[in-house]
Amino acid sequence: MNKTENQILVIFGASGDLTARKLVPALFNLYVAEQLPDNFVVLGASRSDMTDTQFRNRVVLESSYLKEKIKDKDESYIKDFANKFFYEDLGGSYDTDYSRLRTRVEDLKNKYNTSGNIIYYLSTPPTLYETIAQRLADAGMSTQNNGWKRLVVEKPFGYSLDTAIELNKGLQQFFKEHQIYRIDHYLGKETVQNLLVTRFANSIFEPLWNRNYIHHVEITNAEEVGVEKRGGYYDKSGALRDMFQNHLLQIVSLVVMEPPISDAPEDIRDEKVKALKSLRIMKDDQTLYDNTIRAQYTKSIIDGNEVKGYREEDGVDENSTTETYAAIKFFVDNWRWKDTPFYVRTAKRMPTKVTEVVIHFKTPHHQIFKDSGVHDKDNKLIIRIQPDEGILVKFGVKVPGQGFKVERANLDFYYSNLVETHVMDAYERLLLDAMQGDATLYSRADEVEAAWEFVDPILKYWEDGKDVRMYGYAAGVWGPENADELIEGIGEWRNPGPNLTDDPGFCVIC
Ligand SMILES: NC(=O)C1=CN([C@@H]2O[C@H](COP(=O)(O)OP(=O)(O)OC[C@H]3O[C@@H](n4cnc5c(N)ncnc54)[C@H](OP(=O)(O)O)[C@@H]3O)[C@@H](O)[C@H]2O)C=CC1
Ligand SMILES: O=C1O[C@H](COP(=O)(O)O)[C@@H](O)[C@H](O)[C@H]1O
Repeated sequence: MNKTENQILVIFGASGDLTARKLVPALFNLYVAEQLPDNFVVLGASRSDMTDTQFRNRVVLESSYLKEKIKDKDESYIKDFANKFFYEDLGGSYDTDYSRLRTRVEDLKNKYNTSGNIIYYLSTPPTLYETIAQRLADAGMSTQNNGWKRLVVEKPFGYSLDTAIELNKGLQQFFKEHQIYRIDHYLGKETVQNLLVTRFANSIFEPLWNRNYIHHVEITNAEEVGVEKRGGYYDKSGALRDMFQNHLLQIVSLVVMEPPISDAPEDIRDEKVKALKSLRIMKDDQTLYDNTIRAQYTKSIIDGNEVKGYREEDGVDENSTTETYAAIKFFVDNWRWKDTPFYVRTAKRMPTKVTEVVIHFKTPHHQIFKDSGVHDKDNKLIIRIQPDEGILVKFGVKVPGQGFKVERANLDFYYSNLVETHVMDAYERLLLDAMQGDATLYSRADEVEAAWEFVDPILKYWEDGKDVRMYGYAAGVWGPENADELIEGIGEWRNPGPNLTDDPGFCVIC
């Protein structure tokens, strides 16, 4: 394993939700696992007026997100962690001269012997990313002559293909591509990475991983929650931008890609880009009409409680046409996947929180057990990304007794069975990788652009009002019934239960 070098982590937007909710708890996990460098400090930077002590209280000592994690720990142990945190008020704007920030970084470096290695983590609204990169460069803080400098950029990366290209160009004026780490927290999830291992470390799956044996691929990302407190952001984004363009297409790229020549970051990223470039772009209105479905959740009663419809949520326009459900069917134009349909859907206010990839295998080409009662396409490989990370293979076995009655049996594996192994949280893993300079699980510029190229025509089609269909679905069901039309003739959506081995069909309000 790489040694994590001494360094400073500068977080822009440190007064915000992400810092307190995700970044600091991830750093705490690394601290407990003794993975932080010997000499390491965090400098929070924002416009809010705060002292070091107030910042430490906010994100560590009084943070509700750390409460559970620190409750059994010694006070001095927690204080030692909190004392790594410092705060610099940017004085009202991110678009300002950073010489004071630079002096503060220099002082911390000298006092705590952190060396000149610095990660700048951009956790502000995306409109500020380029400004911050420019101001850092203006202050001479991006140059690598006395230690490396890395820029971690949060999602969303662009709002469309054009804005993503613009942002890439903007950042690359001030930081070199190898210094830029575009985060996608789904890549930090253990089972997402395990897709690579399942495929390329086993000789039993890869030979079948193609159009000859796979009937179709289905990917579901369902959230039980609605838009929560992020209505203002979400209403300008929608399911396609918020989840599909980034997290789900990352998963798609790992399912579709060819074997990389090694596990080196650039080898893996090269293959992912090729995979994304092979997705067939939907060009004409009829194709877009036939292959895309969007919908919004409407109010309903779940467990006796009234749940708001999307248009009633805080921050959401009462006439909003933003989708909270998106289902897309598409093809991959390459040798391996020719004519194999992919069905990908993502939504909020579904019956349960679940993300899974289902590989539906073809029926054996000659059916011997015709009256077996087992239906076509019943062989499945299910890769469960969350909540109960694991893998399930569904296959036919003989029912004891006369004749050849076949039943489906399950072969399952759960990550939680690896009791000795601590499964890192996504942000924990990704932060550690950035600290160690491993960009494998970060998106490269061309990868982000290739994903946008696929998504852009769908967004334009929807947003230009060419498709007037905006279905409704009651909060707590598996989306609009019309989504069935998308998959009709091929199979049906697998509506999974909260547990990997649950039979499909789970619904909280039916
Ligand atoms: N929260 C989450 O779960 C996730 C967030 N992200 C992304 O991470 C980034 C940060 O998210 P989050 O922490 O939730 O965001 P916040 O809205 O909490 O903003 C972060 C900080 O940015 C500053 N800020 C907010 N609005 C403005 C503005 N209009 N002009 C200048 N500064 C502003 C504020 O600090 P101050 O006023 O003190 O300068 C604020 O504390 C965003 O890009 C978001 O899309 C990505 C995935 C999940
Ligand atoms: O990036 C985002 O992801 C979350 C879902 O993340 P998960 O790890 O809980 O699956 C989603 O709620 C949010 O809208 C989106 O911005």
